[in-house]
Amino acid sequence: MAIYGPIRERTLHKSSSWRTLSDFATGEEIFYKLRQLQKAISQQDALVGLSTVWKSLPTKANREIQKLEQEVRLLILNVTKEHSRGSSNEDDDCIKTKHNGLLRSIVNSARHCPASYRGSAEDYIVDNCKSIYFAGHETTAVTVTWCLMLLATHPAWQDRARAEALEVCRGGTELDVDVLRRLKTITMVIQETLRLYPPGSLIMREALKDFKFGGLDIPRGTIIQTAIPMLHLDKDVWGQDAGEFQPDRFANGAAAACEPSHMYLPFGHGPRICAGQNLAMMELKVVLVRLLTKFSFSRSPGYRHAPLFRLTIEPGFGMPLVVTKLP
Ligand code: HEM
Repeated sequence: MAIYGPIRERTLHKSSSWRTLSDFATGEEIFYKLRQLQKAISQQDALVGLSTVWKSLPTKANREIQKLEQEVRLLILNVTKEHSRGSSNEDDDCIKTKHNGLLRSIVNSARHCPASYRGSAEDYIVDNCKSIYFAGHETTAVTVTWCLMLLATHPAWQDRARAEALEVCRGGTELDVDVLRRLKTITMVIQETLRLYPPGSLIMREALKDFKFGGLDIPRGTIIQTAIPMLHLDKDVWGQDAGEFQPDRFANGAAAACEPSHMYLPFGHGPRICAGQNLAMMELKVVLVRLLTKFSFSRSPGYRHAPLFRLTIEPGFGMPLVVTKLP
């Protein structure tokens, strides 16, 4: 998901002005800088890199992070201002409504941001745009990447997933919600990918009051981090094959895959559970059906397996795959 629509769609509009194309370029620049920011933040030790005290120290890395944050902020606010100015051109308005619905909603809700929010309306806009990038874009993109690697490594599962994809697409069937719901094998493959490589790998909660946890006294204000991969790879919960790709363990759904069931939480847990989980599952299924019905995938000899923590868990040296067009 991106703040901006794809360029081909935009250039098809006759009224697509220079500004529309420049919006796309700005969008790309924002995404590029956010990616740099993600890298810079994740190069710090996760335990100290996210703490407020550490972030305020004038280290080289912190200065780089602050510079990128400032640049991203200005770019986002410039786009926002441009779109708030309105337009006299009817077609142009149509493009804005169609492609900037999300940006527009964020700007509108910034006018009524909750009293509990400590920043300004501008901070609210910037924070939400950044959230959509980190929460909504990187997570899904990196899941597809791991999924293709796992299917390339397990050709029997790739064949099963492709057979299902071809079956649902027979006769040019549209991929609507009902069709996507019937994709049992592909759903299991995605669930198992999210177990082995959960993109949102840390869940964080702040203690709002002093409390006891087991034998520990937890003071108010403590940030508690739960490392999802540790739960997802626990042999006591998943069995001796916890580290292996076995999508069948999800044959009866995610809740029945492990005991206790909340040890599987790729989308988090509780009131702050991922707001986009259903959208993410749909996006992943659509992308996999589209790819598997057209191409086959195998591992490239150049692939080096090195999952790396960069806020999401991503391949440390990229994901070269051998992609062959199906007859
Ligand atoms: C495979 C894809 C995705 C994964 C694995 C994922 C995972 C997560 C996780 C672990 C959290 C933290 C939940 C918690 O603290 O309990 C989260 C939060 C969130 N996600 Fe996702 N996510 C994905 C895709 C998306 C998409 C597509 C969107 C929206 C476009 C999205 C929007 C959000 C938002 C807004 C939050 C914050 C919710 C809140 O704090 O109330 N996510 N996600």
